[in-house]
Amino acid sequence: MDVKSSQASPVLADPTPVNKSRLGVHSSLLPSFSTSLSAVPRKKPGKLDDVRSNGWLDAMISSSPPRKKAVKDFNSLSDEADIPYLSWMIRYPSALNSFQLIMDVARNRKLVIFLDYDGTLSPIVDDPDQAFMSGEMRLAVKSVASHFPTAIISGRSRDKVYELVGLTELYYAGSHGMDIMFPAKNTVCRDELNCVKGTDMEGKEANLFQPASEFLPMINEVYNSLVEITKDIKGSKVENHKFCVSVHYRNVDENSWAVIAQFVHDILKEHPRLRLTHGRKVLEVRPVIEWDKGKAVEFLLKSLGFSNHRDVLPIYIGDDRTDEDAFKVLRKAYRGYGILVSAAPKESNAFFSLKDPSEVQYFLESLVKKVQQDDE
Ligand SMILES: O=P(O)(O)OC[C@H]1O[C@H](O[C@H]2O[C@H](CO)[C@@H](O)[C@H](O)[C@H]2O)[C@H](O)[C@@H](O)[C@@H]1O
Repeated sequence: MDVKSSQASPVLADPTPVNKSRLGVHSSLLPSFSTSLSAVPRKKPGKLDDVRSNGWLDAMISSSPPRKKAVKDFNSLSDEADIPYLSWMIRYPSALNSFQLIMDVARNRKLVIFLDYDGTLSPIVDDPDQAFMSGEMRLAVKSVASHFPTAIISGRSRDKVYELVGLTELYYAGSHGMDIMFPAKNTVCRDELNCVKGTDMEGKEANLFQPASEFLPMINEVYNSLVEITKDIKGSKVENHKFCVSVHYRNVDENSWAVIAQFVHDILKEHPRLRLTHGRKVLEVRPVIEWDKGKAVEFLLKSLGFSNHRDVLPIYIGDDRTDEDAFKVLRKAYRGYGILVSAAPKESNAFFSLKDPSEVQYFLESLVKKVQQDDE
């Protein structure tokens, strides 16, 4: 169903120039790591210099802004500490305040919604196994999916994210888009080589696109090695997401971050066909194949028959660095809108911003309300 609007404004305007500079922390501000090894392991990591000089530590430190309390009144200007955030919002306007503008651009076009999971639909919490979405958020996502094609694209395994979301109305892409399931009926799989037929959670015929399937044994092996070598680092956690592995350091003493990074660095040195990406207080090991959340968005749009730029307006909502690939794809040729979920200023390829998952929920509910009003 399309969103209708009374005002015509077909131009997909770019409200902000993108500053590509990175928010880094100078290495002179880093803590000393000389005492960290006592906390750690039987197997020794390689020289810790690697991860200091290659920028990993800077990236790790800036990888997740401190969590703030949800702000109920998103128009409030009262908190002086929020001035940097408010000036950042001039470049990344609130998708709530810009809602009418987005609806004007969506006029006579089909909205297709892409959602990240952690930090977008569920708040960031210390334990990844406790990252649940609220019942209200589930209802909002379900309602959106009943009006617009909606996909979840997560770094988690597809099974895990489905278990957390629990809705059959959506398309699911796990492992940063390296594991995509979509119905076989009325769709085309654009890459026959990497597509197999399967059945979805309801037993219906589905296409399964897995461009990294040859990496499965390697990922399992690396997962086992990472579990073993990090087991004495207090607070570390390694997750197997089928086509990628997550190494969490959110709960690790900052003095041991260099050690955990160096272990991952050493593993990657032994496996040149794997690479690293940074998430929120997590190091993610994945195949070197040219595939990411941006490619997954393009793939789904094509496979589901939504590749015509003039008829379709894709919106992608996400909060971390891996979502930037999707924002870039949408920004290219003013194809659609990326919406960054962030309570702190950060550089992004997104057009708009939302402060936290509660604002995401409100935005999704507003989409549903708008389409219901138009149908009346
Ligand atoms: O692509 P996403 O759906 O956003 O998944 C990215 C990673 O999310 C999870 O980790 C993040 O959320 C955790 C729970 O709030 C938090 O504890 C952690 O620090 C975050 O990095 C997930 O556990 C990772 O495996 C995903 O890659």
